Amino acid sequence: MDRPSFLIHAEEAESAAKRHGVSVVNLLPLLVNPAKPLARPPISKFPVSAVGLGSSGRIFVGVNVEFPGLPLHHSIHAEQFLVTNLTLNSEPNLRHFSVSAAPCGHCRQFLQEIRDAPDIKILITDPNAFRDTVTDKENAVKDENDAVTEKEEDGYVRLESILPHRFGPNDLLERDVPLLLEPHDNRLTLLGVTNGHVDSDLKLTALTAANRSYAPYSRCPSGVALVDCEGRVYRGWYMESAAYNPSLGPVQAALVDFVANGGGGGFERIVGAVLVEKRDAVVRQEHTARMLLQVIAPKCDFEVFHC
Ligand SMILES: O=c1ccn([C@H]2C[C@H](O)[C@@H](CO)O2)c(=O)[nH]1
Ligand SMILES: [Zn+2]
Repeated sequence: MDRPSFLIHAEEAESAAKRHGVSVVNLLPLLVNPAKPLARPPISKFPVSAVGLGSSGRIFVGVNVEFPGLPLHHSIHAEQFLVTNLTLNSEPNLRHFSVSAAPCGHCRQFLQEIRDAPDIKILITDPNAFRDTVTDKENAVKDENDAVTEKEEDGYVRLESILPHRFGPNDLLERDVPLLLEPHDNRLTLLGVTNGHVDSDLKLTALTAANRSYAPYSRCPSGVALVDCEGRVYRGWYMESAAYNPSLGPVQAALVDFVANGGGGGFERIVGAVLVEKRDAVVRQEHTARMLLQVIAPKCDFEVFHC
């Protein structure tokens, strides 16, 4: 199978599935290995790819991205990339995805922000993911767990079976709050802009991104717009997790757009960045964003505007 792109349209997905004599759901694991070369893991040399099916019938790819020079916690996991790719493309839901390695605890937690998360079906292609490595005594326990993680439909397991007793949005939010993949309009306007006219495209892109930010826990939405040396613009917005730490910052989200749509170049091609966030917000991105960009794109001109 050819290396997939980061987004496969529904008709294309249907015809690829037909060509392989499988359903679109069963096509996902076939795309996992071919997608691995899209990953950027210069530190671990451990590429991870995740391939998900949106409710529109489009297929989305996520890969891990690591940043030499920065602490490891700034890395983007393949599953987070996948979810970001869905939000950037306004995909309303994710029901199935396949991934090359067992999703880590942070990713299992991050996925809780999606409506009906416990029912998301996951197929881990690594044959060792469920391998028996325990002693006989522990096996008794393992057998019990196996009953829980019993594979359904063609090797898929429910997210709930690999993250039981979840802590999630329901613990902190009212039930009617729109969740991560659902539409958001934060109704932010830039301070100092009186006639509604924003004087730069990059600023307007960052503001529009901030308006789509998912920040129900801190109520501090933010958005980032990036421009590369060819003038191509990328954007992303802050996405929070009920457990706080698995949240994904707006620079990382915009870097997902850059990796997915930037033609494969390095981050040093980014020459300009705008962050829009609330003034005096309790959660602020400015310092982290500046530091991140300074390390990965030293030529990048960085500006902050408040709303
Ligand atoms: O759930 C996971 C676990 C790890 N990784 C990535 C992060 C890092 O780049 C590399 C090694 O941990 O694998 C993922 O993408 N998803
Ligand atoms: Zn992870």
